[in-house]
Amino acid sequence: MNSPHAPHAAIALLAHRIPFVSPNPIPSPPSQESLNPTLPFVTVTYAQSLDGFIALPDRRPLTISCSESFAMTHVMRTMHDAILVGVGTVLGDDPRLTSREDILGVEGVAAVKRARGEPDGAGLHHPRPVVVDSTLTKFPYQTSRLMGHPRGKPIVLTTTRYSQERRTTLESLGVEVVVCADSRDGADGDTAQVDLSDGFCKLHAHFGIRTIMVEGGARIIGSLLRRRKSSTDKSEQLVAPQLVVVTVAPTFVGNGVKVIELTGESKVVGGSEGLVQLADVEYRQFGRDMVVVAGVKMS
Ligand SMILES: NC(=O)C1=CN([C@@H]2O[C@H](COP(=O)(O)OP(=O)(O)OC[C@H]3O[C@@H](n4cnc5c(N)ncnc54)[C@H](OP(=O)(O)O)[C@@H]3O)[C@@H](O)[C@H]2O)C=CC1
Ligand SMILES: Nc1nc(O)c(N)c(N[C@@H]2O[C@H](COP(=O)(O)O)[C@@H](O)[C@H]2O)n1
Repeated sequence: MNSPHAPHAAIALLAHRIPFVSPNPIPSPPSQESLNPTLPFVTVTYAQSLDGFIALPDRRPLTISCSESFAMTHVMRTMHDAILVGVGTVLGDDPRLTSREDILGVEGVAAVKRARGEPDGAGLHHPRPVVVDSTLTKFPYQTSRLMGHPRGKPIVLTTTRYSQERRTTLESLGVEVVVCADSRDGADGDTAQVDLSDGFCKLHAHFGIRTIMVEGGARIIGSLLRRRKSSTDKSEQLVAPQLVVVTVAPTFVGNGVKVIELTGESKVVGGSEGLVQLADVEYRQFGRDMVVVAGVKMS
């Protein structure tokens, strides 16, 4: 598959699996009266080597995707209202989290705008950046490229453990701070971390965000691929992403960071118990990479 065709192939693969791609009204926050805990549509995505690594040892970033699968990732960015990463990824990668015309190419940009029902002259859609930081003390606001994001300053999801001093600083710079419920389900065991399902509900309720692309890193993705019950929804429904998109590159890395690193008893038991199960799986080749697209069984 040639690079100029990759955006078209990605649109064909993904547009029918992600809601609200077309038509695309500017989302407005729901009214205060309807602040029920509505979960947005959540896509989890990452790229891994054939032996399952997403980064190098010491969490150093690694380029895994080829140009065609990178184009697929950037098409996905244009199809979501928000893009979310953990603070570990911000510290390690200093990502931009924009949709890039140089990666999509002229034809790809035009195809994306058509898929979104936008006129040719419209600017390319960028998802709003969202960072997860339990205390607000790690987000490197003085250096992060996210502070210059074209969709505006990032939203930071935090817990009740947040630093008030840092909140004041961040808000004075235009960063939106959202205090979420505390969770002890995360990878870090006993320390309270952000209850991601509560965070997703609040992104919907306060900012009208209907679709979220979770791009990393390892701990955030690991938290989302574990089976959890909602703390905000009395129905005890399973909280899971609705779509999982994984790029698998034909390379071996040998050592580094994996998305799911079981600890404690789970490590001994192993197997897929306790992790989400996939459904409606599709496979496509993008350049030299294979892309797996799957829904999640909700029972
Ligand atoms: N190949 C790929 O596709 C990608 C690779 N990466 C790689 O992943 C690595 C970064 O991953 P990682 O270090 O795990 O960092 P993450 O980006 O996953 O951020 C993890 C941090 O987020 C905070 N956090 C708050 N609430 C939660 C929660 N509920 N669950 C999990 N974390 C939570 C925690 O810090 P605190 O409690 O202090 O707030 C935690 O340490 C980098 O090496 C990067 O290159 C990243 C993205 C994509
Ligand atoms: N799809 C994909 N393939 C890779 O090989 C990667 N290393 C990543 N990394 C993710 O992309 C972020 C960087 O984004 P910008 O180019 O700066 O916008 C990085 O932080 C990871 O989330 N993704």
